[in-house]
Amino acid sequence: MAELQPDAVAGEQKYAEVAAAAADTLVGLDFDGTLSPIVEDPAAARIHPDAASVLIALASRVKALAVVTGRPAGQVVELGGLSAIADALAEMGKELYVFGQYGNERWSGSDRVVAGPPPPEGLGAFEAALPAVLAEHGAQDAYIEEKGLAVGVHTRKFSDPDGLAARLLPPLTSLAAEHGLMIEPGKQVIEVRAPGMHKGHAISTLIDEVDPGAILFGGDDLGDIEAFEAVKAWGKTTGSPTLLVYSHAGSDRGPLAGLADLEVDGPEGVLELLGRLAADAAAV
Ligand SMILES: O=P(O)(O)OC[C@H]1O[C@H](O[C@H]2O[C@H](CO)[C@@H](O)[C@H](O)[C@H]2O)[C@H](O)[C@@H](O)[C@@H]1O
Repeated sequence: MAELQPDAVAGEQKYAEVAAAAADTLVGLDFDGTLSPIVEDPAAARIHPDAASVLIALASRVKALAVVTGRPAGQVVELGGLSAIADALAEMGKELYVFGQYGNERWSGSDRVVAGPPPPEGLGAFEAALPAVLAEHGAQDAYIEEKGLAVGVHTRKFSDPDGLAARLLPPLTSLAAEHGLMIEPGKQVIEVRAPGMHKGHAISTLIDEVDPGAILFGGDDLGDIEAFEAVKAWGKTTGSPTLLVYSHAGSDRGPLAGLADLEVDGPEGVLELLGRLAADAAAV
C-alpha cells in the first residue's frame, strides 16, 4: 500500500468511518496530479490507465462521483475518457459530476453539455499586455495555455521553473488586478481568471445536490485547499465522516502537507486507495 500517512492511526480511523458509510459517500477528485500523472506538456496529460476500472468499481459502492478541476470541463471529459465512465455509471443509476475551471463550468453524465459563464471582461486586455510583462522577466517563451475563461502561464520547461514562477508572481498579480482578475498559482503554472469562484464553492454545490452522508476528497495542489476546507467544515458541522487525501510525488511534499488525513503516492496511490475502498465497501 503506497500510503504515506501524516498520522497513521487517525488516518486509518477516518478511512474506516468513510468505508462504513460508503453507500452514502460523495467522492470528489482533482484531475492533474490526482487522477492524471503530471507531465511536461499540459495537452499530453491523460487519466491514469487504471482509473476507468477503479472509478467504475467504486461508483457501484458509493453515492456519487465528481471530478473537480482547474481544467476546462470539456477538456477534462476528453482527457479523462469521462463520457465512457459516465455511461458505465448511468447503467448502474449513478451520476458523474464534472466541475471545470475551479467550479465555473459544469458537465454531468445526465446532462452532457458544458455550462458556464462567458469569459471575464478583462481577460482580452490582460492577454494583450501579457507578452511585454513576460519579456521583461525573460519569460517570453513560456507556454501560454488558453482556457477560454482563463489563461495559464506555464514555467515547467524552463531550467528554474519554480524560481521563474516566483519571479513572475508579483507582476502577473498586479496585471491581473488591473484587469479585475485574480491569479491561481499551481504546479509551475500561474493561472489568471475571474475572482468569485473556487473548488470549495463547487463542493458546497455538490453537497446541496447530492446530500451525502460522508465525503472523500482527493487533491494535490494549492487550488484544492478550498475544497479541503469546505469538506472539513461540512464534516465539523454535520458530524459526518470525511477523508481528505493528498496525492503527491514520493517524498516531494508540497502545499497540502498537514491538511490531509492520508497522503498517497500520486495517481497510482490514489487509485490504490480508491480500489481498496471499493473492496472494503463490498465487504460491509
Ligand atoms: O485542478 P487540476 O485538475 O489539478 O488542474 C490544475 C491545472 O493543471 C494543469 O497543469 C498542471 O498539470 C500539467 C500536466 O501534468 C503540468 O504540465 C503543469 O505543470 C501543471 O501545473 C493544467 O494545465 C491547468 O489548466 C489546470 O488548471
